[in-house]
Amino acid sequence: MAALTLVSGSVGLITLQNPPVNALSSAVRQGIVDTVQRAVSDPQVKSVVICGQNGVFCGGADIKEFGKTMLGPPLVPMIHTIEAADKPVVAAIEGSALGGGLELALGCHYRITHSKARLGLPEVTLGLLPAAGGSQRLPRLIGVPAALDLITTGRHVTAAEALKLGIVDQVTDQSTVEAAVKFALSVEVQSLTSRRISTLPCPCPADVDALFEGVMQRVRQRGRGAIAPVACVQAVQAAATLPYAQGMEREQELMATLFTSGQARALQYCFFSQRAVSRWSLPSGARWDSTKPNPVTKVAVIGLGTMGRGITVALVQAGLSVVAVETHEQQMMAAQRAVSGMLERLAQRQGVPLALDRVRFSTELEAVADVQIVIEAVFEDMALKKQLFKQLSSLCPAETLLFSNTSSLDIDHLAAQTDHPQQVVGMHFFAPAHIMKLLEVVYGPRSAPQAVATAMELGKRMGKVSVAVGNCRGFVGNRMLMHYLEEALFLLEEGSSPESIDQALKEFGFPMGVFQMSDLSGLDVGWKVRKAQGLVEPGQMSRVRQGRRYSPLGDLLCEQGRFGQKTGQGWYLYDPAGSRTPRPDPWLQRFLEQYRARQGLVSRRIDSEEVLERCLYALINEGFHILHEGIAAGPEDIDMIYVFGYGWPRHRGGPMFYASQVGLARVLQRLEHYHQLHPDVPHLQPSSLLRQLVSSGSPPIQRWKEAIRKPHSAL
Ligand SMILES: CCCCCCCCCCCCC/C=C/C(=O)SCCNC(=O)CCNC(=O)[C@H](O)C(C)(C)COP(=O)(O)OP(=O)(O)OC[C@H]1O[C@@H](n2cnc3c(N)ncnc32)[C@H](O)[C@@H]1OP(=O)(O)O
Repeated sequence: MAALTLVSGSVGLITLQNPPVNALSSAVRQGIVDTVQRAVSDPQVKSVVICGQNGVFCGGADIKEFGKTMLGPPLVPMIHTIEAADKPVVAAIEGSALGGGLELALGCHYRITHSKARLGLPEVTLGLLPAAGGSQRLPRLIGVPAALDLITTGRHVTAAEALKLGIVDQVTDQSTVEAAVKFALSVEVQSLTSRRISTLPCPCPADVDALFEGVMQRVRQRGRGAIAPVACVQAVQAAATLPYAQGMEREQELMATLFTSGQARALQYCFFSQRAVSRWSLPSGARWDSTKPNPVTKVAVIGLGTMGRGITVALVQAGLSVVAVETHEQQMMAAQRAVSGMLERLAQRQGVPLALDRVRFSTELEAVADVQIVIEAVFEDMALKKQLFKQLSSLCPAETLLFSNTSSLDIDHLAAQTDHPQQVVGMHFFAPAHIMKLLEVVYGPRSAPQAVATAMELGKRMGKVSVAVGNCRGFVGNRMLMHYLEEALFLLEEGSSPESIDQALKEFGFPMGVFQMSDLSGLDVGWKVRKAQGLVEPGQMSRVRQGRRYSPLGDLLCEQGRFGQKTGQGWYLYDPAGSRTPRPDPWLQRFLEQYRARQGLVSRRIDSEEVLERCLYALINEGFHILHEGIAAGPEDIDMIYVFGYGWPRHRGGPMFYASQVGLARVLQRLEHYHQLHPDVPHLQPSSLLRQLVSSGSPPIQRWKEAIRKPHSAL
């Protein structure tokens, strides 16, 4: 797992060998310990270079080992031995030096880096801190402010930035190993005293206490309850105030609290789940590794409202040629200005050339005739979309893929309008489409595997986390969200307020509560959907519709023209209209009181535990239904949809992971309790999959799939 060879007569070249990223597994650590010892004791070796196989230095500690008993030599003494060596040790960094990989490099006396390499200490994103001496060495090397930034955000830096910060000694465009060997030969006789970072004083700015106070405040605010960023600040504080040995003790102490925490488990689950969702499979057995996507160079977007504009920008940024179609002349002109503006700002921010020539705007539908993919993003109206798909079917060649950016409509109905229903797939983007990372790729019963593969690949090129899901009303994300929203309304009827419900959800870790989110999206959006479902009875207050409990509160607000932020009034007040700061609205409080009085509802005090249980368990319960029906292939798919599309706090792993951490038996028991109290609310009735999992002993989430019957897609 690490090989030692003698090169250029006196340089011991140690190569880490653990593809794909040379993670520091126990075998690699053992390999490093053995090879370093051999190199140090070999009189022929005058200097050492450490590099990684296959163009990657090291992706850090092996995350797969974290949940298990740690075997093999520990990292900290291994890195100390390297630093204490009396022969110069040079790290030759290509590809990535991340986490334990960078900490290993910081234990070396010199660092030579390829210009395309990226470096960082991303442990915080896994719920940890750089506990192989990184939190103590980095501040000594580059100073407290820069180290705090890198360690608390986990961001990767380019080789150029690493050189500027002083993390590396040299950047090369040529062979990194050759440059490192040459460098090692040139320093063989030089003193190492000033090269051992742990022996250096930690450079601190004069106002260091104020700096820590400010950063701590920021990470607490940004972290929304995450504990690792706080521990990272404390570890760097130890580097700034304590001698190295004591600082290391503090680093280890802080790591011990994080290492076994639920948050670390959740974040590491997210790391692997994010990668796992790209390995999609369909009920037919078609899979990601046996289906080739179509080559794509040119895509059309039809409908240039907010979504269409964002999709156009994301496609251009992915390097594709885009035909952007809007049949209304004036809207087309407005869209052209907006898209150009967005592209200009992005080019400026990213320091890349403007790519306006890659978009062609048109008011003619015929302009899409020569593209490989059409993405429809017109108004969410089934009749309109059906008509468009019929037109597209006759306009486009048979091999053109037709994707719909619907957020809830039946993909199969759209496919049925075309001569080639196998070419039709849903591509559900989230607003703003050029920023939000999530993409639901919705396959209908007739979608061809190749069409799904092409949509997934296109999503990847656009930098999205793409999740393949089956066809049903609302797909995965919005179908689950519906019950979360409904429970929040029921809680309002029973005595709660938008502020207290939102506060409970924010304390849980959401960036905003359900009512603030609804105001931001526009209350009229859900109103239209409910109207289409025949649920809205204008002016009516009845609380039972279509045989189940219903809250007309949202409809009543819309009837008054209160659509949320854009109208200045919704569940909150926004002053002036369009402002983003919600203020409690005394009118709403009176309105709720009158509503309860007219309905004969007696208001009661509702605590945050009930708010969380009812809103979150209702959503989770629907997740179990979705798994049972095979609409999502596994719990990771649902969790990534929620983490990347709905603001679910990443350190809680996603709704299904959260349920597994709370305990499935507890979730079941609370759902039973609430369903008994509210028998007219079907979504509180526990799913049979949840019952089945509990009766089979609540297996860990990785084993739920065994309990789920063969997947299928159905509306
Ligand atoms: C009881 C109390 C005890 C307390 C004390 C305990 C102390 C013990 C701990 C010791 C101290 C630890 C300090 C160090 C910690 C760390 O180093 S944590 C890891 C930090 N590193 C990272 O976060 C990097 C993660 N990886 C990446 O960002 C990317 O993978 C990459 C390196 C940039 C490469 O990207 P790309 O080329 O796009 O490939 P991917 O698809 O992402 O990855 C390819 C496959 O490799 C797997 N993988 C990647 N990194 C790791 C890793 N570090 N460990 C294990 N596996 C890794 C990844 O999952 C992919 O696998 P497949 O999906 O199966 O293909």
